Order: sequence, then C-alpha cells, then structure tokens
Amino acid sequence: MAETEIKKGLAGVVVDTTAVSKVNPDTNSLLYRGYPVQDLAATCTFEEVAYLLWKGELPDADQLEGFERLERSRRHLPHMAKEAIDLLPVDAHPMDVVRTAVSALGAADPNAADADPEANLDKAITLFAQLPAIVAYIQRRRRGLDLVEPRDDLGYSANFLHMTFGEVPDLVVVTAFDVSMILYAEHSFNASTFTARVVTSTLSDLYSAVVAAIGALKGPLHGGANEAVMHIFDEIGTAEAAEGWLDAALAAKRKIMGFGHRVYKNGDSRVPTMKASLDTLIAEYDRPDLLALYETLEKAMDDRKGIKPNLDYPSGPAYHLIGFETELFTPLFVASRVTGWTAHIREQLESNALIRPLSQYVGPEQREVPERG
Ligand SMILES: CC(=O)SCCNC(=O)CCNC(=O)[C@H](O)C(C)(C)COP(=O)(O)OP(=O)(O)OC[C@H]1O[C@@H](n2cnc3c(N)ncnc32)[C@H](O)[C@@H]1OP(=O)(O)O
Ligand SMILES: O=C([O-])CC(=O)C(=O)O
Repeated sequence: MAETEIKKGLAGVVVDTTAVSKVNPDTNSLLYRGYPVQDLAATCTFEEVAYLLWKGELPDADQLEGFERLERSRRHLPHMAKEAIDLLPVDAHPMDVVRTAVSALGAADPNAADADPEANLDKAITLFAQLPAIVAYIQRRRRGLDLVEPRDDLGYSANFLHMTFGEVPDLVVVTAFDVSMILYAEHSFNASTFTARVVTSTLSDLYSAVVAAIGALKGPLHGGANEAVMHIFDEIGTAEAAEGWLDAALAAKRKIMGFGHRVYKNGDSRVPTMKASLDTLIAEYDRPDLLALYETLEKAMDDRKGIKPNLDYPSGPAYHLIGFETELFTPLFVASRVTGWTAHIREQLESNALIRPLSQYVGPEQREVPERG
C-alpha cells in the first residue's frame, strides 16, 4: 500500500478558502478584508475594524454611528454571566471564567440555535459589547472590588479601561490598548479560529463555537503565550540576567514563549506596530528597565536561534504596564478575537462542509477479544 503523507499539525495544509484575512509570510503582511492591519491600526478604531471584519467594508459615518449606538447599548454585564462568574472560585483562572460566562450566556439565549446570518451577527455584536464587562468584572472581583457600570459616552477601549480601573487613563494608553485590540482581532486559520470553524461545521451554535475557541486560545502555544511572556519576564527579573536565563532555558529544551510562529518564519507582521505602542507605554510609565529586558531577550533569541517574536511578546508587557493582572492577558485576546471568530463562523456557514479529516491507523492489527472472567 502507498505511504500516506501525514501532515502533523496540518502544517502547510490549505483546508478551505477565506475572504476575512490574508496572512502572507513572504511579505510579512496581514490584510483584513484587503486592508493592511498596520494602516487600520493607525487610522481606525477597534469598532470600525470589527464592523469591517463582519461586513466586509469599513462603515461610512452613518453606519458607524448606528453601530456604535448599538454596541454602547449592550455594554452592561449580563445578569446570567454575573451569576455564573459569582459561583466560581475567585482565584479560578480568568480564561476558565470567561469560557464559563460565555457558555452560560449561550444557555440562557433562547435564540442560541438560530443560524440565520443576521441572527448570528446580532449575537456576535452582543458578545463583542459584553466581553469587556465580563473581563473587567473578573479582574475587579479578583481584587475584591465592585463592578463599574459602563459609560456610553466613551469608545470601546476607553470604556473597557474605565470598567476595569474605574477611571479612563491618558489618551496614549487608550490608543495603545485600542491598537492591541485591532492587531489581535483576526489571523485566518489559527488554532482557535479553526476550532470555531470545526464546531460550526457540525451545525452547532455560535456560542458553542466561541466557547470551544476560547478553550483552544487558552493554551500557551497559542493565546496563552501573552500571559506566559509576563511570567518569563518576572522569572528573569532584569536585562542583565536575560542572556544567562535564555542559555539555561534553551539548554533545558524549554520553549520560549512569545517567540516563533507556525506561519511567519521571519517575524510576525503585527510586532512592529505593537512594539511602537509598547514604546509609548514604556515612556508613559517611565519603565526603561522593562524595555531593556524586552530588547535584550529579543536580541539574544535572534542571536542564538534566529527566532523572532510574535504578537504576544510586545502585548504581554503592554498589558502589564496598563495595569492588567497577568492572568487577564489572554481574556483580553478573547475580547478582541471574538470578532474574527464570529466572522469565520458566519463564513463557514455560508458554504459549509463537515470538517472531518482522516487518520492513519497505527494500532494493533485486528484480533480476537480474549475469554473474560
Ligand atoms: C498569537 C499567537 O498565538 S502566536 C504563537 C504564540 N505561541 C508562542 O509564543 C509559544 C512559543 N512558540 C512555539 O511554541 C512555536 O514557535 C509555535 C507553536 C508558535 C510554532 O510552532 P511550529 O510551527 O510547530 O514550529 P516548530 O515547533 O516546528 O519549530 C521549529 C523549530 O524551532 C524551535 N522553536 C520554535 N519556537 C520556539 C520557541 N518559542 N522557543 C524555542 N524553540 C522554538 C522548535 O523547537 C523547532 O526546533 P527543532 O527543529 O530543533 O525541533
Ligand atoms: O496564526 C496563528 O497560528 C497564531 C496567531 O498568530 C494568531 O492567532 O493571532
């Protein structure tokens, strides 16, 4: 029998088409619906980018006004999510808490199973509007603080920070956060988006697909790396210790979180934009020590392995400077990526085929069940 070529991890396998985004490792570029992500980050708000991902075009002034009004009207922490969160231990991992909250929202939505494209878009917008309240509440609850009501006179990111910290930080901080939300929003068939598409392909509902995607994102080889980067920084401590730490970690065959990528082999297209935002935060919070550690480790990794940082590398310290607890970093990724996931869920349903690959069996040959007892 001919040898079947196994593509471990589906590396290099093209499984379907998509019109949502294009990742091009040859040019180190990322397009959302045709627009370079760094240009969107420089000129648009996250709300405009979310609209683009779902609708395929940027909103005009009237469309944006209508969309913002809708999003702002849905920002309150839903009762069902709060009840579900309050049942969990305060120190449960925030990714587990977000996953549970979204699952509870799905169970409570009588229209959860309505797969009409407009119904699914409405659910996506609601989750987009509610996730900041969920994430902010989780951080405040961990700190023994009461929840903060949303403000409808603020944009998405300013309101997110207001609900988390009880005040709106300087504009440079809000802008850096908004840029991170734009950069995290979408990245073609990454593991969590593919998970969402697999679940959707069985004609399951949008909430189930998002819950599964959250589970996939949690892993440190994917979204969990932004949290892991900060743990590494804490472990290393200072720039002076970075090279010795790296040599020991590589000798112990450790994976260095925030470095490497399945698709980009010569640097992640989003890193320069996020690094520029990190630089503004370093200046704002006067933390040259953190910059020195960041750059020393980056250079040492390049020198030793030729492996470049991915988006999680600058995002981790950026979220730390803004004031988020380390365990909240990946939930921030969820709040952003819910836009991309739900755009893909809708796209999957437009021309669905059950996703069910084959495997090559390598277990025992057929055999008889031995006599029992
Ligand atoms: C937003 C995101 O989700 S971006 C990804 C975030 N994840 C991380 O930062 C986790 C750390 N990085 C990694 O584990 C990997 O680079 C991945 C999982 C992202 C990509 O992995 P793959 O495409 O499967 O690359 P693969 O694991 O084959 O790496 C090729 C070689 O580089 C090495 N390598 C890749 N990344 C790293 C790393 N971060 N640290 C140390 N070595 C690494 C591998 O050990 C392998 O070496 P080998 O050929 O000697 O065995
Ligand atoms: O594309 C990937 O494999 C991981 C990634 O960078 C993302 O999901 O943003």
